[in-house]
Amino acid sequence: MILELDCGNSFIKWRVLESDQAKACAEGVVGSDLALIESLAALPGLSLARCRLVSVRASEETNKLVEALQGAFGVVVSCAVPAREMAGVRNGYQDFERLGLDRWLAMLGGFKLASGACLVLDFGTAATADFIAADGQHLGGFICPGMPLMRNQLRTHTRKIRYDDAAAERALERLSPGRTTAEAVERGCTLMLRGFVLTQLELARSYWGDDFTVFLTGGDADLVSDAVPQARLIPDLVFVGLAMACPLS
Ligand SMILES: Nc1ncnc2c1ncn2[C@@H]1O[C@H](COP(=O)(O)OP(=O)(O)O)[C@@H](O)[C@H]1O
Ligand SMILES: CC(C)(COP(=O)(O)O)[C@@H](O)C(=O)NCCC(=O)O
Ligand SMILES: [K+]
Repeated sequence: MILELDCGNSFIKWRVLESDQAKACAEGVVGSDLALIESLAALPGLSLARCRLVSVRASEETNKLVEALQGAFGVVVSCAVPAREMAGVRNGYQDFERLGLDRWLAMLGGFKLASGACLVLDFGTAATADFIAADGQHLGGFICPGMPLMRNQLRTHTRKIRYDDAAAERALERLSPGRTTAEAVERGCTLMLRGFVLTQLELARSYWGDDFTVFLTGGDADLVSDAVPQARLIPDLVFVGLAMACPLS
């Protein structure tokens, strides 16, 4: 069995594959290293041959997780590393090592699935957009605060914006102007994300006409998917790229 991990700024997404390229036999989202080890230890019949991971966390933090996995399961861990070029995609950053590895892997996955120009939009702690031309050249991208950051900035920098998770969830049943604080904030931030998406689409159209594929990924992709019915919603896009960047042969 193979363990795959996507360590974002807020959550660790994990899944276990029976063998390379197969469908996941178990998966989850956890908030800490400890919760990850506990979730895995609770799986009946777990026998890990290999592990591959991508992390946008500090290297000390990532190393700690790697050691914990080795200690708990005796598994060899491969970590995705930055590259100037891979699978036909050319990293467009001035300093290729500075491009977030989750963005890079999602781009590799998107370009492979699209076999052409694509716009990759990821909605996690941050919201990101990346543009890859039909010849594989990454034109660059954009980073802005995602839903968790927008919401928390409002909570921590105002006196009177306070509401619970249940109110937040109820607020998103529709997007009409809010009549409670929870509705006003949750819907307002959702509309910011949708505005971001529409702007990226406009830019992509100015480059490529209608000849491009849009990918949506990340934990909050559902919040914007209505705004881009033509997009492909691929929650595991980073894992598609991870398998390409860390082949286990
Ligand atoms: N099953 C889930 N578990 C945790 N968070 C989720 C889940 N589904 C959606 N989310 C939302 O996804 C967002 C985090 O997205 P994610 O892609 O995991 O971020 P990151 O990669 O930055 O850690 C949060 O706003 C969270 O509320
Ligand atoms: C932009 C990000 C913070 C997104 O992280 P996430 O929201 O997925 O946790 C991450 O890709 C990152 O730390 N990138 C390095 C900076 C850059 O890509 O320019
Ligand atoms: K991410």
